[in-house]
Amino acid sequence: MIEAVGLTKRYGDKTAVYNLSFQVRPGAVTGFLGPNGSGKSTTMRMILGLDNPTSGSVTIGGHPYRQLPNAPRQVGALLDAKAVHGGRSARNHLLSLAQLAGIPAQRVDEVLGVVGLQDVARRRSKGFSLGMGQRLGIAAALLGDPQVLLFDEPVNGLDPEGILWVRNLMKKLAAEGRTVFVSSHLMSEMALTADHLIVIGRGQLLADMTVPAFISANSADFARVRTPQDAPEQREKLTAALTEAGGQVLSERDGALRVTGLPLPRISDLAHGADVRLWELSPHQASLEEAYMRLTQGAVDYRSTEDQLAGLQPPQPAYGHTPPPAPVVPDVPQQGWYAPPPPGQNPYATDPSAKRTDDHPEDAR
Ligand SMILES: Nc1ncnc2c1ncn2[C@@H]1O[C@H](COP(=O)(O)OP(=O)(O)OP(=O)(O)O)[C@@H](O)[C@H]1O
Repeated sequence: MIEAVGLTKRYGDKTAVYNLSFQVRPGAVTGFLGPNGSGKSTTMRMILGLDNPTSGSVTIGGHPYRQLPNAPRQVGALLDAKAVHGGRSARNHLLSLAQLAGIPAQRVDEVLGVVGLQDVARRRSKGFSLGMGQRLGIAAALLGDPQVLLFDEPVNGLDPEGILWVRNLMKKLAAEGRTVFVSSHLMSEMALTADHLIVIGRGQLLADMTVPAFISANSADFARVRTPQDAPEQREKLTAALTEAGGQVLSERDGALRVTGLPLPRISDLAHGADVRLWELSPHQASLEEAYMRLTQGAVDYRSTEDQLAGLQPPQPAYGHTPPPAPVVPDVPQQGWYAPPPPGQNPYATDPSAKRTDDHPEDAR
C-alpha cells in the first residue's frame, strides 16, 4: 500500500502539492487524475524518493522509498519513457537495470516477452517509436516483479492495440493482488481501467473514491426528449408543461430537450397530458469525462477559449407562437456543458450503491 499523509511540496514560491493525504490499496487499479500542472508527477516523484517533501510524508508498505530494502524488487515505475540511453539496445538497457538490482538476466528476456519487444531486443532504443519506448519503460517497471507499480501516462503514444494491452496488463497486475497506481489524461481509458480514483487539482485532493461513486457524485443524469421536428408547437407545449411541473429544460444542438428535475415516467405522463407526441425519451448517464470536467473546472490552470455552453441553449419559441414560460437554467456554481445541477439536487441520482466514500474494493471483501 502507498500512503501519503499531509504531503506538501514547494518549489520556491510555487506550491506544487499541498497537504495531500491518500492511500493506494493493493488489488485494484487506482487512477491518478488531475489537470496539467496539478502535481501528479511531483507526487509520484516523492513516492519514489526522487523528490523530498517540504512537509508531510509518503510511504510504501510503511517505509519511505529510500528506506525500502531492495526497492527495485518491491516497487516498479514508469515515469519518463524517454529516460533511456539511446545508444544501448533494449536488452542491454534492461540488463544494466537488472544487474544493479541483483535480478537474474533470465528475467530480462521474460519481461521483453511480456511487453512484446523480443524481436527488437537487440536494436538500439534510439530508433524506437514512442509506443516501443513506452513498452520498454513498462518492461523496466516489471523487471523486479514488484508488488507496487506506478505508471505515469503509460498509454502515451500507444496505438489502439497497445492501449488495450496496457489496460489488460494493469487489470491483470491488480488481480494478482498488486498495488497499481496510474496517471492518465485519457478519461475514456481510465473509465475502462481504473477501479478507484484519486483526483487532484492545484496540488490538493479533490476526490478519493470508486469510479461509479465519482461519476455519481459529480454529475447529474438527465432525460433527452424529442418531439416531432415538423411540429414546433408540440415542443413548446411540452417545455411549458415540464417547466410548470418543476423541471429544468434546456435545448440541445440537435433540437432535443435536455430535462433535469423530473423522472422519465413523469415526463411521459406530462407529455401525454399535454397531448404531445414523443419521438424520443431516453435517460442519459454521465461519463467519467463529464464528471471529471465538472469537478475540475475550477482547478484548471490552462484552458481553451471555446465556449462550453455553445451547444446548450434555452429553447427558442417558434415563429408565430406564444412564447412558453422562460426555461429555468440550473443554478450551478459555474455553468457549462458539463455543469448539471449540484450533486444532491438531482432526483435521478438516487443509486444507493454509489456511495460517496473513500471506499476501496477490499473494504467490501
Ligand atoms: N522542479 C520544479 N521546479 C519548479 N516548479 C516545478 C518543478 N516541478 C514541477 N513544478 C511545478 O509544479 C506544478 C506541478 O507540476 P507536475 O509536473 O507535478 O504536474 P502534473 O500534474 O504532473 O502535470 P502534467 O499533467 O502536465 O504532467 C507545476 O506548476 C510545475 O510547473
